Amino acid sequence: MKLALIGFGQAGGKVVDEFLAFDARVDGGFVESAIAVNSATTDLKGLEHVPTENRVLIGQARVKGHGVGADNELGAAIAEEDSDEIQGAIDRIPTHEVDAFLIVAGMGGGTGSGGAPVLANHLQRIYTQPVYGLGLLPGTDEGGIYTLNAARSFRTFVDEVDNLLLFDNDAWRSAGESVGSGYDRINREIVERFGLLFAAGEVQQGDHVAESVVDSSEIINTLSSSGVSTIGYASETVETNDGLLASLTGGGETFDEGTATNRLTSLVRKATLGRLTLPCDVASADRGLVVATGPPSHLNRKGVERGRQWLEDETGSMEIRGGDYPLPDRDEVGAIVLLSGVTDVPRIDQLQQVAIEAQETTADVQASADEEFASLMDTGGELDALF
Ligand SMILES: Nc1nc2c(ncn2[C@@H]2O[C@H](COP(=O)(O)OP(=O)(O)OP(=O)(O)O)[C@@H](O)[C@H]2O)c(=O)[nH]1
Repeated sequence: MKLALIGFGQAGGKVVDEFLAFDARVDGGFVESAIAVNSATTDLKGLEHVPTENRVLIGQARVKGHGVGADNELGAAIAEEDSDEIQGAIDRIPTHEVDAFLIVAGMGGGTGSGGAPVLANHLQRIYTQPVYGLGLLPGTDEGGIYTLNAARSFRTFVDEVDNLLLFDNDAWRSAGESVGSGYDRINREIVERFGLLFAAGEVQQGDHVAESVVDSSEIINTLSSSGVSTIGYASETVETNDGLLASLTGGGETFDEGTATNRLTSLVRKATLGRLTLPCDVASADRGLVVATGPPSHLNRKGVERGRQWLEDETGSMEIRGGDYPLPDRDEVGAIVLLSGVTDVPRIDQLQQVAIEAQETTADVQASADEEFASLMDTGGELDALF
């Protein structure tokens, strides 16, 4: 499906940059346009793939290109004030060719956390296409302010978008990794999952022979349950008849319908029961979509159908869709599982709980700081100020 991508804030911009690289790599054609919005000049300069004319600096009058320092109320305010600047960039997009908008933002910071919901509200008022969010939840070790920002942004963002796709940084970090290289790896994981899903809806008729390719309307219908969504992905390397391996071994794997069916069914299970972008109880999903990816000869209707049925049983939902995304040049068969409208999400409960505690502690600290300052300045009325 054709997307207008808008990266808000540093993390949002970096992920959109990575989406562009991925789209070019798989020849996906799902990115119609990409825009990056930020209040920090250096973050915009650091992007590699977003065209320079699509990089929008907001809040210059207030923060002079230095970012909002994790103040998401300020992030929301400058997004509102400078919405014309953002709209100017969106006006250059051929929006009639776009199936949906996708706003990407780190929810723990200031610019993206505050600005993304404001932009979603703005787009909903102007355009008829769905507006989706891709929110990145902070790690639990990032501290109270990031958690509080994320919880407040989540509460706002989820109401402003047609569906909020979530990625939990906390569930995906690895021990011993530096923050920089950690994010680079995590961003590739994000883009591989969401990119494959959106590229799947962009297969043109006649591109490849496929049993039942996924259509953008199937993605839109799956996401139309609103609320929160998560994605699972699993893949397995296969030998393809036209691959290098085949030429070395003199033949490659002979096509076996039964093997292909079993492989796809077990990949759907692995994708669902393995690490989701947002870990949750799968049974709480409202709708689902199963997409089989890989060389066309390894994709078969029966495998997708069995995986789809299994997911119906797991979720108890009658709205599980399924289809293929043929990728002839890959030597991997994969399954993407999109679970929409999930409601049993321990990480969100925990985030909200910690945020409430952080909010209370901040209020207590502020109250006692005010009191202590008043007592510091108290001279019993013996001393007059200058003016
Ligand atoms: N997945 C991912 N998360 C990131 C990345 N960089 C930062 N984050 C997350 O995003 C949050 C910070 O958001 P940023 O995007 O850096 O902040 P911002 O929106 O630019 O806002 P300010 O810097 O406060 O002006 C942190 O809580 C991190 O969890 C990244 O490259 N990838």
